[in-house]
Amino acid sequence: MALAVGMRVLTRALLRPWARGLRAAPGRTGPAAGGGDGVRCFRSPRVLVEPDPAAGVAVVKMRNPPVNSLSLEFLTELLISLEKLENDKTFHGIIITSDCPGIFSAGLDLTEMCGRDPEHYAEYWKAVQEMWLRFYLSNLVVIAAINGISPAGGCLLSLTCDYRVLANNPKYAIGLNETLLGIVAPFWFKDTLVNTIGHRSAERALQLGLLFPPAEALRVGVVDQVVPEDQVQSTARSVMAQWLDIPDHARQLTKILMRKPTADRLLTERDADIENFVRFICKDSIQKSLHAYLEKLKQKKG
Ligand SMILES: CC/C=C\C/C=C\CCC/C=C/CC(=O)SCCNC(=O)CCNC(=O)[C@H](O)C(C)(C)COP(=O)(O)OP(=O)(O)OC[C@H]1O[C@@H](n2cnc3c(N)ncnc32)[C@H](O)[C@@H]1OP(=O)(O)O
Repeated sequence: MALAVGMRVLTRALLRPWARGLRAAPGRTGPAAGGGDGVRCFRSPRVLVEPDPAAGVAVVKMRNPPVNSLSLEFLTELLISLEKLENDKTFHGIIITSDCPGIFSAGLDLTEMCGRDPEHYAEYWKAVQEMWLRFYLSNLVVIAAINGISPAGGCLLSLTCDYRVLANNPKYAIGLNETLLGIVAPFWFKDTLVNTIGHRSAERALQLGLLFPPAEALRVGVVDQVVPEDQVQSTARSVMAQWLDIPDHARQLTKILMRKPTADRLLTERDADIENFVRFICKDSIQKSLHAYLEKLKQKKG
């Protein structure tokens, strides 16, 4: 228990000033109707939290259209929602899913990594680290109901969860495809994938930038279950019930036991990781290929 409390104190201490500022800002987030049972539902512009107090579960819906790209503001809102749910003893589990049809998350927001200054890159990267740390180490059961395509940072967010349910739609794919963009998945992205699918499969997937369609994602283990699209949410709910049957303290401590060594690696190298990112992303060659990639995305429309 002391370990679990220690981890919570540690991760809380890591909450960034940008998050504190936003938390204090009136009107950005706030209590909304949660029923007459005293449970509060928190909304923010890009995150919709639907609480089910009787089940001890909240559904967190990402709604940052068009593609749920993980911008600085969106990451901040996600983290604040997570913290609020963790601090509310009513909740033991969350299901993270998308409110954008066909897209779980397009990953990190490319516009946060293009044409900005080094200070911005550092701030953004710290927020990405924070998202990974907080979700990866959350004391809640976290289940991803993946109802759309989920490349790169979208896949990373799913990999922080305890269980992944993917909709069986041939248009959907999931994976860390960074090499296809000419960028390198950082060591903690890599570690998370290795912890999920093993070294050999991760090495192949990372070098080739593989985006796995549902059947392959299940075979390799990037996801735990593939179900018809209309059963993603209900499956996530029944899996959640099974996880919540386990005594919470034993499950939480086991989660920390499994994940702490991986998280510690980033925690001890956090500043160096930010410096590496800023150095890397500021390179002319990287900026050029990110710009070209964004242009290609825009031109795709015609
Ligand atoms: C030694 C090394 C040391 C350190 C290295 C450090 C760091 C490097 C690692 C950085 C890690 C990055 C991980 C990432 O997550 S990068 C992002 C990867 N994401 C993608 O490749 C997905 C790109 N998007 C798509 O493929 C499609 O958009 C998608 C299939 C998701 C949806 O297709 P759809 O046809 O429905 O929509 P689009 O018309 O393509 O897009 C709509 C608008 O959204 C914009 N868009 C899309 N994706 C992003 C994004 N990730 N960020 C920002 N904006 C995005 C797209 O441009 C369209 O914009 P408009 O034209 O409407 O303006």
